[in-house]
Amino acid sequence: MSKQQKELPVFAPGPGRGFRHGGARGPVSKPKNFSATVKRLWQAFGREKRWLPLVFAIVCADGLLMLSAPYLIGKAIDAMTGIEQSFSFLSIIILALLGSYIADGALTFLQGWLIAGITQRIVTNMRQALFEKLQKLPIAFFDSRTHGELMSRLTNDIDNVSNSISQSTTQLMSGVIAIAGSLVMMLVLSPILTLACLITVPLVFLLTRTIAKRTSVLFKHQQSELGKLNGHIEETISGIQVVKAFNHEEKAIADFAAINDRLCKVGMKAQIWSGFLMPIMNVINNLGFAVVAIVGGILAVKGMITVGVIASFLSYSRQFVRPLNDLANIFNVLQSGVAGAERVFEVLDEREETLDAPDAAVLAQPKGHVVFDRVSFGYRPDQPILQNVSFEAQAGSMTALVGPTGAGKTTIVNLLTRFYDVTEGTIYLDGKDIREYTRDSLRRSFGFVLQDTYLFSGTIKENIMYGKPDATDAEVEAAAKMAHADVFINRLPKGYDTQLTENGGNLSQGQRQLLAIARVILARPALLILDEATSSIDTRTELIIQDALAKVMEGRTSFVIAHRLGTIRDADTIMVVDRGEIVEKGSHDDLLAQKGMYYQLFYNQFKNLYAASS
Ligand SMILES: Nc1ncnc2c1ncn2[C@@H]1O[C@H](COP(=O)(O)OP(=O)(O)OP(=O)(O)O)[C@@H](O)[C@H]1O
Repeated sequence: MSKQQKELPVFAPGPGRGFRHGGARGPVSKPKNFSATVKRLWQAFGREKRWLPLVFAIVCADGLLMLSAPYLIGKAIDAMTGIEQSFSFLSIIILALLGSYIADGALTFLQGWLIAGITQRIVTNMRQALFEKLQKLPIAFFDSRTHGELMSRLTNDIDNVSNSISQSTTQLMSGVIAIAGSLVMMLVLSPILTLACLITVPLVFLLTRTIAKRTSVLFKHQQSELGKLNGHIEETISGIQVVKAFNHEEKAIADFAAINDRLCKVGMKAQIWSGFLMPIMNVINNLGFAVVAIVGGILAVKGMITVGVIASFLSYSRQFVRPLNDLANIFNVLQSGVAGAERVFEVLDEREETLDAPDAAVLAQPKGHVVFDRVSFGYRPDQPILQNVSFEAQAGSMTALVGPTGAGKTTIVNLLTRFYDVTEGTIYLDGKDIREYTRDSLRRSFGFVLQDTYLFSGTIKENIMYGKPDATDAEVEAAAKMAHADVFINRLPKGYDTQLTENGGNLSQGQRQLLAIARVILARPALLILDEATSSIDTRTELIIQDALAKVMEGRTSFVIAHRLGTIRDADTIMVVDRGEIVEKGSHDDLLAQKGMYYQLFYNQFKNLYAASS
């Protein structure tokens, strides 16, 4: 195990923390619980905390150096303009000044180097913990969230945390040191000038607060419009075929233009308001500067202070005001970082798939005898989907699930593989409750060919090997041959080494299904789940596939969800599912003889096919 992985428990969920669905969508705004999240973020610093005293020491040393510079400049001016001009003293001061600027450069670099390392290590661990967590969450978690939202937690939110740690920590430290240090130095140099300098401070505060409030509302609005724009782009691009098929291009463009226009207006307002701050602040600062210079001049004429002191003081007043201006900005960065961390922690606190029982058995060589015993289930507690479903599938048998759309066929197989757990009743596999097996070994016993085949970016070979990573080339080719995928693979210029784009975008849907079948053949699972496996393959290929599947299914318990009833005539048992219940069960001939729902479905399809072909 790597060092990083060992450090992951830092992010382990705390007791009693929960996440309400849909609670934290949209642009990052204010954190819901600032102090609790900061505390947790502090824990997430883990072993990196040991570097913080060093960073603090460097920031302090740098701050002191910067405080010494104006003092030295003042002394240098006095050395030049004083009654007793001392060139040797001047050269010592100039050398000291030079040394302090070089040391400042070195310390700033060191500080940046340390903080970059600390930040990157923290967010790398966080990202890793978040990704690992996503792998452990139940499917139900993903049902209620968009991909975009989860992606945003792994990217934007983590970025915000990273910016916040790297920018605000050192800026806050150095800002506080600069403000406190220059105030002390100003008081030491001249309390009267200090008073003159402080006149502008309330004005600066008031202005920063007012403008920051206004811009924060506008920026939030801008973020939300940007989110809508991104959503519209994502939807239009992924659904481009539907957009074109329904001639909705004009509408898509008009909708885009409307959002784009709103974004432009709010963006302009936000920029203008935030642009106000700097010039106004400069005016106020320069006014303050002028007040200090005038009062300083009067004091100098009266012989109460030297010109050097005025020069030092003016530099300190700049050092005092600058971080004051920055504080509002730092606070915003900090707030969005904490809000980002909060959203990351929310996912980390999500309830994982229930752990395997301590005495859970490993399903080593399953025979494939399946029993559903009075199983009920609902995706949501208030919406029961399956009610009292009972059936038995003998080892090695083929069970077909048919019925109208939304009847609950997929739900039945989802329960069998424990993508969801039953609400009531029990599912047995080889005589044992499936919850008594380790989840890993249970899922390894199943092979899937689903309606929507998912292929990962990688080569064709890697995709076929997904279920058996140690397969040899010969095994991969044999599986592809059995699935009749070898014909099209061999026609590709790079054959098995052809690189697939995201989700096999460069293959036809039929070809993608052939690869999925090859994948299952290679993995040789004891049980098979085929969901409309042959729906997008032409009639000729379908016959070939039927043949291949028949071979794969031989000796394996298989569950086939099919809408085209012609493909499941040979099933040992056909179950008709309607509104979450099994309403008919038997062989094809039995069910036809019953003249019930299956009979209706079968003859309706037959009639439609006949009508379509004549
Ligand atoms: N993840 C989910 N969250 C909430 N409800 C769901 C979820 N998946 C399915 N449902 C609901 O459960 C019911 C059964 O769906 P299921 O997918 O099992 O039907 P099906 O018979 O396989 O349909 P089809 O033939 O169209 O694939 C439907 O009413 C559906 O809306």
